[in-house]
Amino acid sequence: MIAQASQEWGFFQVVNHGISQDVLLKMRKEQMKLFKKPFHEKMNDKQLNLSAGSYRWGTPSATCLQQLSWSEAFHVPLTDISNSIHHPTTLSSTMEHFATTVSELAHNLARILSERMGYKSKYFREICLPHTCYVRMNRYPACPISPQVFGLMPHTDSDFLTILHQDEIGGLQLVRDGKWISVKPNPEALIINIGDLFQAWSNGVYKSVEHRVVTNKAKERFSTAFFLCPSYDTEIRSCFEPSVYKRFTFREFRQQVQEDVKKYGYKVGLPRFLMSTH
Ligand SMILES: O=C(O)CCC(=O)C(=O)O
Ligand SMILES: [Fe+2]
Repeated sequence: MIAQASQEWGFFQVVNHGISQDVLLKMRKEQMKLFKKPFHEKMNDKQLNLSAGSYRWGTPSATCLQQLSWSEAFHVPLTDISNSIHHPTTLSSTMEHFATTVSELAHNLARILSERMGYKSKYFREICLPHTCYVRMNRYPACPISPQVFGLMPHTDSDFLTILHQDEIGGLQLVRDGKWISVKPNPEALIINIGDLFQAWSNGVYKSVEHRVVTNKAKERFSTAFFLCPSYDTEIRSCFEPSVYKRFTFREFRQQVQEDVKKYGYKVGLPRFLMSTH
């Protein structure tokens, strides 16, 4: 069923995911506390021992309101979390627990999806190590000029797969048959979506679907995401021939995305790596 959903929708929601509500709620509570800190503390968070640039807000490359994402986020590589365990805080130990549990689920899902493609291997366990995966905590403040601006601009995820936990507010939308549809919020569920790398690896069978977040006029919203990513040197190639995409390393993919964002203001993504047809 999950393989079918990954082919048709690129997204699915699971309720019996095996991660306790306790872990999810504690994570949410710590995340809310973190975002409540004053701006200058979030910008230079020494307590957390995070790498520079883990706190982000808005869209640095935006040149007009339509390109601005009305949100703030902490983008935390799993290694940062385990490093901060030497000086543990409630936040770091909660994040550590969340990340290890959700990472295990991500690996299990990746294994099931790859087995469905006829692959029985430790491929994802070998290439997606803790230092290359990350957790992203998002906060979408209430937006007085909603719906003029997005909470998060339309995008596809540049990873193998993403596991997302959202609160009860709603706002996540995905493309289906050319139309935007809303994902019904269920704080007990986890949302799984296929990223660009799984689409390339599965030769286009599993779909990396465009999604966005719309703003809410009255209420703030929180979500927490786990991204299953390989090391930069990993070569992504399709698991069967003839291949739709050229081979590329994750580094090449990221560089191309950054170049396109700079040049055109948006990510072109996988179509850049299509095999030429002549
Ligand atoms: O907050 C959400 O619902 C979506 C977040 C998301 O798409 C992302 O962080 O890539
Ligand atoms: Fe996303």
